[in-house]
Amino acid sequence: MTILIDQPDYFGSDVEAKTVVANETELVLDGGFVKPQANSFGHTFRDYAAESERQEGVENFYRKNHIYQSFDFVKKMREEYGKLNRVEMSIWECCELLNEVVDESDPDLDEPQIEHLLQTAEAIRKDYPNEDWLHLTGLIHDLGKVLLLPSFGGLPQWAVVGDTYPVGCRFDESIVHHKYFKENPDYNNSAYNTRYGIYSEKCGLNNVMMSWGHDDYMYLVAKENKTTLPSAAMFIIRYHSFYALHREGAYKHLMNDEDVENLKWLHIFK
Ligand SMILES: O[C@H]1[C@H](O)[C@@H](O)[C@H](O)[C@@H](O)[C@H]1O
Ligand SMILES: [Fe+2]
Ligand SMILES: [Fe+2]
Repeated sequence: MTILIDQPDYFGSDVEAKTVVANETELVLDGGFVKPQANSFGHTFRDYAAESERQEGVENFYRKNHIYQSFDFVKKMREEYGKLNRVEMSIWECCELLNEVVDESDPDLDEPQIEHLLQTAEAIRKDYPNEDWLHLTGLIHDLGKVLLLPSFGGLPQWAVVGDTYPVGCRFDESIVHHKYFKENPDYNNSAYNTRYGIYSEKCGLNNVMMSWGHDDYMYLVAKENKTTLPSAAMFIIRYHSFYALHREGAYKHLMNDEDVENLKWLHIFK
């Protein structure tokens, strides 16, 4: 059941909608899912400047993320986690494990991740009832966050969550809290700090090393387990945190034709 309440002040008087979901954590299975219009702190989504009790922690998170995600670090993580020698479990077991995870990079949410997974899948089901692969993609897209748990190596937050971006070429200015890249070892490396860096025009995102985190890990897990999900689903899983691309339009010069097609689905997902 969906509970509707009067719109609080922070939406401004010109906003037409008069209702929000009172309890965002509630799972609605009757097709009555209503997308919340403000985050848990009353701000618009993904506002990295808004002063909330999370803002400082989020900025501190990105400071570390931008300093430590270097080309060499990503290469090492890919090799290590590509072995997939950690744990075996079902998808639902993994969803339940996410109950223990809180994402420190997210300015909007400080609730257990499992609620985010269910809300995402449910929202997509409402808008695209016939695309069952897309519902499943929504359900599993963040499962890679188990990297935070001890049995998966207990990686620090900066190596698991947050927006992602390519390494091996210049960090685009549209990346959130860009200023902290100045302390990244790659920032002054002339092999890595140009528009193309080690890449070439239309080389395809598959050939681009992305900062390491839950997206690439889940992509690897799905691929190595011979998933039957379509290529658009794999693209969504792998690049859903790549806001510089799908929101700001940066790095398009690295995309090939297949990426261009898949990006359309990622836009639907986001
Ligand atoms: O803070 C969030 C969170 O970590 C999401 O899972 C990720 O996909 C987003 O890109 C990021 O901004
Ligand atoms: Fe994510
Ligand atoms: Fe997510």
